[in-house]
Amino acid sequence: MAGKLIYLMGPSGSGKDSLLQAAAAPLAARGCRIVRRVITRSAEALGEDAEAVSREVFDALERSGAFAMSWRANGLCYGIPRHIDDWLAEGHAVLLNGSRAYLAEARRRYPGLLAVLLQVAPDALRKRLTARGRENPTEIEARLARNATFAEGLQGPLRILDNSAALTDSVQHLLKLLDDAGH
Ligand SMILES: Nc1ncnc2c1ncn2[C@@H]1O[C@H](COP(=O)(O)OP(=O)(O)OP(=O)(O)O)[C@@H](O)[C@H]1O
Ligand SMILES: O=P(O)(O)OC[C@H]1O[C@H](OP(=O)(O)O)[C@H](O)[C@@H]1O
Repeated sequence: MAGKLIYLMGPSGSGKDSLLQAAAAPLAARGCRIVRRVITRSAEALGEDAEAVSREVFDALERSGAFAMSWRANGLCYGIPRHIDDWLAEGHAVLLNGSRAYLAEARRRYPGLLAVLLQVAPDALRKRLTARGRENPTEIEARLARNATFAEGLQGPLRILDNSAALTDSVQHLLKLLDDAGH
């Protein structure tokens, strides 16, 4: 039976990568695969377990059909390797860090996907982005401005996960959410 695609989204700084890292062991224990993205960000600045590539390499990979999904945002290119389709065919749940702007296209390609929106209190976002220090102040303001453009809401069914409190709480909530959805 085909596995479920779980599409985790949320504002930059809401804690998507932190949650995926913190939940890695319990997710692996239940056979859920976490996607390692391909990103045109320098290896030093990745901040997540991803493959850093140049723009030229990304474009070549995309042209050759290496990605199941790909998008551009924040001045970067993001690719989801094609092998997620093998994992899904094998029956694994597959969890990825997705883009809100790409959600409609992701749903078109994977109609049964489970969309999960990570949220935090608005004033926490700026604090978290600043404390993380991966982007400079101008880039942080651009990310906060981008977040504001999604205030109108996203289309289609969505599960909300709050990450305003401790990360360990969010891990438990994520596992419960997957249990409830049958994964
Ligand atoms: N529950 C939490 N409590 C306190 N700090 C947190 C929590 N979750 C994440 N953080 C911190 O917030 C910052 C942003 O988290 P993270 O990089 O995981 O966000 P993200 O959603 O993946 O952002 P981006 O989309 O920009 O990559 C990090 O410095 C992280 O340590
Ligand atoms: O703003 P939206 O469209 O939700 O997301 C755009 C992109 O930004 C984030 O990546 P990162 O912050 O560069 O790691 C998301 O993971 C996504 O890939």
